[in-house]
Amino acid sequence: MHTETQPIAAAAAFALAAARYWSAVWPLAACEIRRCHQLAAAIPDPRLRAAAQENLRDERGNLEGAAAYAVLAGRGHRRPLLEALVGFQAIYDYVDTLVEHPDHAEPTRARRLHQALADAVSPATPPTRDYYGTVHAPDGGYLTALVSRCRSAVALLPGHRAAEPVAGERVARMIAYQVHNHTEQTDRTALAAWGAAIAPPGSDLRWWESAAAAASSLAVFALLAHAARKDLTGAAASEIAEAYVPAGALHVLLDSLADRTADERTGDHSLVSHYRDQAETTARLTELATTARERALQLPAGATHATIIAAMGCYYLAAVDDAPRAAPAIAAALGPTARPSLLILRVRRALAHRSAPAR
Ligand SMILES: CC(C)=CCC/C(C)=C/CC/C(C)=C/CC/C(C)=C/CC/C(C)=C/CC/C(C)=C/CC/C(C)=C/COP(=O)(O)OP(=O)(O)O
Repeated sequence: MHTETQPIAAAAAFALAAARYWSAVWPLAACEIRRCHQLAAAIPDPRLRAAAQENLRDERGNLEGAAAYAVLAGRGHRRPLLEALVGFQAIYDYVDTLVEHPDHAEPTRARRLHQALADAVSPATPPTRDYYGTVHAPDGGYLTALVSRCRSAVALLPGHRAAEPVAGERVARMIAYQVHNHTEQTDRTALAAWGAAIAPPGSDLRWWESAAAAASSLAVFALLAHAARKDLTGAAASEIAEAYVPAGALHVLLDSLADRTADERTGDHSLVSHYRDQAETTARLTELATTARERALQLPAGATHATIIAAMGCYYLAAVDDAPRAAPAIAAALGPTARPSLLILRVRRALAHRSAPAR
């Protein structure tokens, strides 16, 4: 895998991804995010409306990050893919916010809300729609509208039938993680047992690392991106999902690292707090970055997957307060495209901070 041509392939993949992202994907993502804002503005309940609007504003970086996977698609399927990616992440961020409210922090309610994610990626199955467990949805149909738009977009992807079972299985893990994480406030025994049970056989993942992988949306994005190609098979979809385990673990552990100070203040569960100290955290995240990159490079369009994973890592490293200690080793392990990505994402963050503090 580490051939002489790799730096050239990496540079070419980065140049193509960056050009495509800023010229063709980012403008479409901005349109799609505006559409989500329009839907949120129509929520009748003022508290839910404010929560949805604030969530779209605060987590805009997540939506723009999800959109990065649209660089993998040709022009013909880019728009539906982008609608599916942004829609899916918007649903995830919204239900993640709702479930942090004590009203929803109960397993049946949390699971019911997160069912929106399962419906969003399975257009061949009738949707549940009963996300709040009430006759009339208190959000005036906001969540249902996001789900319907995502389903319609997924249905337009030629390989969606091959992707669906595997995507459904990954979404089931995301839901299980969210239910454990948000409804078991102090005792993490069940989450630890579950995390250990889902670690891929033969992997050296600790329970909180496999739990982090389960929580990540990256595998679903990668599956949707490959569903934009006609030749996707069920076996290839499974390989993509498995290859994304280290990248997913890195993703949600970096999210946890970026949130560490806030989590210490609020007493929220912090996945990185399970490491012994800062040195072990940096060492493990560096190992995960190395494996994530190696596994990504083995996939079809591997150099582009590796480029997106490096950008994802840098998206968080640009937001970590003690980045000078953790960033160099992790960024180096993410490969040669990490340096320019980190620069771009630091500039993006500084510009975002000039208008409003955002991740
Ligand atoms: C395309 C490309 C690579 C071009 C090169 C040029 C360049 C660098 C462009 C920048 C493009 C860009 C923005 C890339 C970012 C890539 C990327 C994939 C970022 C990931 C963003 C993302 C999807 C984040 C989602 C985070 C997440 C999993 C949220 C769901 C909720 C959850 C599980 C949160 C964590 O748990 P919790 O304990 O609830 O914590 P919170 O308090 O945070 O909720």
